Amino acid sequence: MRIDVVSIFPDYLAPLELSLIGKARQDGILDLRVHDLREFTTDRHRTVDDTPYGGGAGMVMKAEPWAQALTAVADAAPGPERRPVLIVPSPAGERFTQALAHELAGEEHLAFACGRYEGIDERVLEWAAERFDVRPVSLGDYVLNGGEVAVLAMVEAVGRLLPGVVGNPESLVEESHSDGLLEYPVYTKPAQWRDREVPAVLLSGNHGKIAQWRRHEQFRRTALRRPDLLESFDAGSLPRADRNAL
Ligand SMILES: Nc1cc(-c2ccc3ccn(Cc4ccc(CN5CCCCC5)cc4)c3c2)n[nH]1
Repeated sequence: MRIDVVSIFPDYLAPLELSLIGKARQDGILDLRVHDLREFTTDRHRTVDDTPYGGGAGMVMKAEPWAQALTAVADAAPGPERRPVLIVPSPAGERFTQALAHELAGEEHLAFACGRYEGIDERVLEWAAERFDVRPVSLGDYVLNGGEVAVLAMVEAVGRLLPGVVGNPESLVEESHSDGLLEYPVYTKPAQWRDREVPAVLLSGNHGKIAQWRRHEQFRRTALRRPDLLESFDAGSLPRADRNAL
């Protein structure tokens, strides 16, 4: 997979050189390139922003540097690929979910446009639709100062789904939100820690009971912390035993 990120703070993306994503880049699984938007300006001051039409606080990112940068990204595409997906982090975007992470993990080429200030001139997103599948995406219902933190999260969530990135693909199967429920609690040695025990069933070696206990814990936690997920949960997809646990 090829990933291009455009930002006025390219160093903000440095953490993507570390750990599993960094190793995936070294292994050639992920071809990730970060571009400084200011490299695509033409004036002496390398201007990327200006005052908003219609008034209002703050500044807006100018269209032309973005058009130059995104043209370079589209032209650098490795081959006659499908249109790249251009993810534009925004508080006004579709929610980023595990399902969207899986969808994006199936793409050949992702591009991320990190806005700052009050956002990017809207005409950029309209213009970019000629060469990209443009997707405004929100990390959550809170306001960050720019798109970089959202891109770090999304690249990690997508990158870890790529074959060969996570050591044990098994650990990708039973994870939060993969089956519509929150994950069960986990424990490790010692069995007794500061007068607190590990649930006895986990020491029983009875794998059927353990699976049942874990499933029940998923429901209990989801009902407690994220009842909204239970509204959209398809109980019909459950084996009868689990349905009875509801
Ligand atoms: N999930 C999530 C993603 C982001 C995100 C992503 C990208 C950018 C680029 C800039 N910001 C900061 C920002 C955004 C919106 C406002 C409100 N303002 C009201 C008047 C009309 C213009 C907009 C203020 C500052 C960003 C924030 N935050 N949260």
